[in-house]
Amino acid sequence: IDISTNINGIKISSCIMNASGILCCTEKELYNLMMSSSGAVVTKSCTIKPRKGNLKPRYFEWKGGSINSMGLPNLGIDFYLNFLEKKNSKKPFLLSISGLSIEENYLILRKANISSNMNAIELNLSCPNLLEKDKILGYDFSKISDFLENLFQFYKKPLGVKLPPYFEDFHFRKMAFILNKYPIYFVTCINSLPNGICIDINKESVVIHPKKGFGGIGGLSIKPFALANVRKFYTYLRKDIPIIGCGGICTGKDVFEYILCGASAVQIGTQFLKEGIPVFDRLIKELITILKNKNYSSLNSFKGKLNVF
Ligand SMILES: CC(C)(C)CCc1c(C(=O)O)[nH]c(=O)[nH]c1=O
Repeated sequence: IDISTNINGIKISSCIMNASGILCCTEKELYNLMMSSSGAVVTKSCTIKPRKGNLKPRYFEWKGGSINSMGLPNLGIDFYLNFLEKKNSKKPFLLSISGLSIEENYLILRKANISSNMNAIELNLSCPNLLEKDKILGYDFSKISDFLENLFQFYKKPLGVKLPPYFEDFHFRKMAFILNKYPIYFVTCINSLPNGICIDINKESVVIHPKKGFGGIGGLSIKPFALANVRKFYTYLRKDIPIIGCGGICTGKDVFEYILCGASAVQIGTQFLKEGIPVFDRLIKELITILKNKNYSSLNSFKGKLNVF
């Protein structure tokens, strides 16, 4: 049974990898991922300078998943480029970037442009678009269009985008129209659902400190929305742009569902934080069992073949 995948020429031994932001910030965390069964290593979204991030508690687990307002804690682009230069593993690395402004993204990309040892950039479009306070770039279609137009003038290396969730067909079409104009290496759907709140009824309070308790929602409860985003982009994107699914994957069955919707690979966030490194071996085993029972020999036997009726 072959569960490897090929993201535009990047061969990934197993289609299951970590999601940006989860246990992928420090040297030790990146090393552990490099030595694990994760098919690739995705780094925490980085900025030009190291950041401490928001005050704690900034992450909380609830029955339906997770809520976070981390505030982009990371060791800065130079740390990650240096780690990439000195790593001696063949495992693919996706360097996630999330500048605090469009200008900062250009600065980071210029630095990344001279590094040879990463396989691709994962450009986080949930990054804030500082001009309008608390408005994320991913929901400002004209700004994204201008940004990508300028970006691809100078950035010629593999670059994929990580998208926030969309909910209306018009937005999927609009976003796919924009992305289809550029040499996009892959699209990762989705980032956390923005601005949810979780409540502790004993304290009658929110559960995280930053942003008056508002934070991104991840985990099982967002899976239906994440699957829908994968399916929509699989329908509207150029057929040569692979999709990486992310959102609420807890079992091999969830992985199967993403591939059925058209994903070529998947990323594990909340469940990886809950379970740690062993989650990758468990999901691989469960996925292989499902493929065996269905007599599928590889992902391509069923990728995108979701039935409607
Ligand atoms: C939300 C931002 C801080 C602008 C980007 C980093 C990020 C964070 C974070 O660092 O708070 N959390 C998420 O769930 N997704 C993200 O993309």
